[in-house]
Amino acid sequence: MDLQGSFHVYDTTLRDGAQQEGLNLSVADKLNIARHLDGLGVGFIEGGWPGANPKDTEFFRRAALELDLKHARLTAFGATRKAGMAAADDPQVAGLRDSGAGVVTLVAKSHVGHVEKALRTTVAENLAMIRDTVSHLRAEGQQVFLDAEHFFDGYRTDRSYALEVLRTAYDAGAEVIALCDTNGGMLPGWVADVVHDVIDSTGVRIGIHCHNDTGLAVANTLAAVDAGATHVQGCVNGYGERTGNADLVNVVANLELKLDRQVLPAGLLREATRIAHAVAEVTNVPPSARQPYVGTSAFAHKAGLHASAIKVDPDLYQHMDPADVGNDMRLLVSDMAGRATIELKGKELGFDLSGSPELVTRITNRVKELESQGYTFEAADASFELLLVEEAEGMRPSYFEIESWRVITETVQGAGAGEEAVSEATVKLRAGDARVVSTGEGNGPVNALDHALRQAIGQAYPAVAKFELIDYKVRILDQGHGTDAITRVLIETSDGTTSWVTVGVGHNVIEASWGALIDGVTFGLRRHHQA
Ligand SMILES: CC(=O)SCCNC(=O)CCNC(=O)[C@H](O)C(C)(C)COP(=O)(O)OP(=O)(O)OC[C@H]1O[C@@H](n2cnc3c(N)ncnc32)[C@H](O)[C@@H]1OP(=O)(O)O
Ligand SMILES: CC(=O)C(=O)O
Repeated sequence: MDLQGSFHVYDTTLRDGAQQEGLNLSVADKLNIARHLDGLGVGFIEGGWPGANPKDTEFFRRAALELDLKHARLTAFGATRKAGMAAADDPQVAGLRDSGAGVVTLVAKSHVGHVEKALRTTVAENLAMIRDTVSHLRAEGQQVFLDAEHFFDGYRTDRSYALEVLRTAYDAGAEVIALCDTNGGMLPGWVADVVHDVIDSTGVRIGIHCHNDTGLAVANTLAAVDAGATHVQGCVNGYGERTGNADLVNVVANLELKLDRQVLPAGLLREATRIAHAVAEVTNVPPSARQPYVGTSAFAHKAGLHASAIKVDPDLYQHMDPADVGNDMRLLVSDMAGRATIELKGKELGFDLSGSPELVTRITNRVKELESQGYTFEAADASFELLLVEEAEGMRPSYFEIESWRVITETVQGAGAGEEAVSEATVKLRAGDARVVSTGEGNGPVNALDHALRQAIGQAYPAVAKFELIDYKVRILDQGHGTDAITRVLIETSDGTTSWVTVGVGHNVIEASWGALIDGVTFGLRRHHQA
């Protein structure tokens, strides 16, 4: 497949994506993300603006040495030359020329108001800046694309000038002109009308670059493609300035799965969920669960009626097979569950409940009862599995018997100035044949309890040494009751290979945490003993 041919998937995560508030990428992060993008099979990776800052310059230097791209071409982004000077003499243009990138995307003004107010030059000089810079880079052997900034607003203000900008760039050797909805205010119908007119009037190859300020960046991008654009720009996870750019994964998924246009190498769309999440790990921006196609909730079903139909045929409640984008269908257990939900969830966890309608009813009723007390099972599969086993086997999996526990927190004089809070927990229990009393310290009461508990059972069950509490979430329920409120705690425990989430509820945060801790350790031991 010719990814640099008749249709371009152009990623700008490393440039426009990095313009997102709170997103800050190191050179190593950028190299890492570039590898992921290449794994998705995009045709172009816009790496940044060489010369604009030392990091982007260094990125292009290291990319030339370290990146072995299988699918994508690395692209440098920058501006047309400054007014009143030759392109060859402009140090900013030199940065693009010397970047080592085979493709340069130039941002150019196509709105008279921006030419006059932001560039503070004449419309004629802006055309000369575009012509000179494109010609210069072409003469140096680089392929050139042009981002026509504020194109749609410029088209409304002065259509004839906006089109002249495109013709000038194209005649000078730019291969694609991407029409930019820089301020993100467009609607799909408007985009389609403009793209049709631009193609009819100029015959230039059109690309599209949409921002999401109307919440329609993906729709606007698809409207442009429908009208004849053959180059789509966007960012993984919809990162970007303000409300972001078009989510490139959503764009390509819609093109391939809904419009039957293959734009990535065969099979690579199935990597989309993994790659979107891997990129989110690098950016350290938590991915949205509700992200279309790749979000963890994108194919998650909570309502009992949905599950009862899914039991017959999953397609009744999903618009596509989640596997096509590498995602999974999930059943969520909650007070909205019906018996079908429990049966399907059981199957997902490896329990065949199909021949046990009474058991299913008992589990469903327990879930509803516990949820009314504040428990939530949709995020705590491990606690649900323990409940299921307890109902199925008549007793809760148990590896130890708690006699008592307590925890205190005291403030002590720190080594330096000031006081330090230290917690100490004592747990008394029976594990195997032994009665154990164990004391643990921690920087907080839950940490101390976790240490004391795992120490107490460590002799009988050495596997717990590997368990580690990796996430802890507290929510106060029924806030109106102030200090009487119910507290819910979700704990994620890892054994270094996998992790599982458990829930605890109590009148105070320690009691709730203890319940979640006990479930976490019990679930881990059960899994260990089954392995
Ligand atoms: C729509 C977009 O998102 S485009 C991408 C924008 N990305 C960024 O701005 C991130 C990287 N930018 C930077 O690091 C800096 O802004 C730099 C290095 C590019 C320029 O920094 P400075 O030289 O300090 O200029 P500053 O940022 O204050 O102003 C931008 C200059 O570029 C000029 N300019 C803006 N667009 C263009 C253009 N398309 N072609 C040529 N010049 C342009 C402006 O008129 C202004 O010129 P002036 O310095 O003569 O007033
Ligand atoms: C070029 C670009 O990022 C924009 O116009 O939005």
